[in-house]
Amino acid sequence: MQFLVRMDVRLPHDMPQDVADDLRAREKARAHEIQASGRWPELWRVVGQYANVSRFDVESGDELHQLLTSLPLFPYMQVEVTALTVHPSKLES
Ligand SMILES: O=C(O)CC1=CCC(=O)O1
Repeated sequence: MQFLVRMDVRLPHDMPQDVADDLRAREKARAHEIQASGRWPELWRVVGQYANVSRFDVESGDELHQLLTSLPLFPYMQVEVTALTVHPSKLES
């Protein structure tokens, strides 16, 4: 199943810099693990925002939920998930 996911990150303004830096480093490492598994084929920065849009390729919504909640920044993100299916007008490539 393909899912479009938008993640908006909101770190508390009073979070110490070293805590934020550690969270970001752990987020990057976990994101690399998931990408290497082939389940996170696209990850894009939203220009001008601390947000990303991504495409995930997973077996189920449960699997996507497990991946998203495994991200260290998950407690600080607003996540919007859209399930995708093939558009009937799409040209075969
Ligand atoms: O910076 C972000 O958009 C949050 C994030 C998701 C994966 C990652 O490495 O950072």
